[in-house]
Amino acid sequence: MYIVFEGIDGAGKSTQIQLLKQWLEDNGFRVETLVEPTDSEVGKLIRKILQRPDATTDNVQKTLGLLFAADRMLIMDKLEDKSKIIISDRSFISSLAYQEPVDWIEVLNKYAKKPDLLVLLDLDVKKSVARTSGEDTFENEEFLIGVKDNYLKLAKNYTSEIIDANNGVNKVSSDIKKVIAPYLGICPDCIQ
Ligand SMILES: Nc1ncnc2c1ncn2[C@@H]1O[C@H](COP(=O)(O)OP(=O)(O)OP(=O)(O)O)[C@@H](O)[C@H]1O
Ligand SMILES: Cc1cn([C@H]2C[C@H](O)[C@@H](COP(=O)(O)O)O2)c(=O)[nH]c1=O
Repeated sequence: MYIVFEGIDGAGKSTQIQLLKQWLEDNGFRVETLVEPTDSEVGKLIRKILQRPDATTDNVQKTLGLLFAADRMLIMDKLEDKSKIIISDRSFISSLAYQEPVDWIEVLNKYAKKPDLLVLLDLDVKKSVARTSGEDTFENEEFLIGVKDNYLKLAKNYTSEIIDANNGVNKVSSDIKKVIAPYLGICPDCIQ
């Protein structure tokens, strides 16, 4: 099963993925976690470009769209492993939410794997900005308002669960376990 966590910067994806991984392993599942952008050469280049002051401008966004799609192709084989639950911190859905134009981003990601389940951590933009360093140019209120809105629209196109990420870490974690349990045949009463 391929589960993708999405959400604006600082939504709590990496925190929640670690907690979910531990819980699934405690329940006997084999789990592998992935992160996009990856630590490949392409991913490292992306991380540099994300810090450019002009990162949100049209042509830099198009460049990022190309690089994110290329970086993603490098991990496609890993997503085919059916012996484990694969949990990914971001996917091509991030490109649809952050980059433009959408029709072109869709073409670039034609061969990207669709998730079996999308978990969208929905966080208020002001909280996102407070939680992040501001090092990346995307981490600003005006830009993230649009991204948050895009995510809520995109979630309708996939098997998805939207989680209120404004709550404390433990509440968000138990909300995630509750929605994921039925997909994995875990009995709801076994959730702590
Ligand atoms: N529910 C929460 N309440 C308060 N703070 C939180 C919560 N979840 C995570 N945080 C804190 O917010 C920051 C960002 O969390 P985290 O790295 O898990 O988010 P992320 O979505 O993976 O971020 P990014 O998209 O920037 O990689 C961290 O300092 C983390 O400790
Ligand atoms: C995969 C992907 C990511 N992004 C953006 C989203 C974030 O601002 C950064 C990634 O860093 P983080 O550690 O997850 O905060 O890149 C994007 O714009 N498009 C994508 O496809």
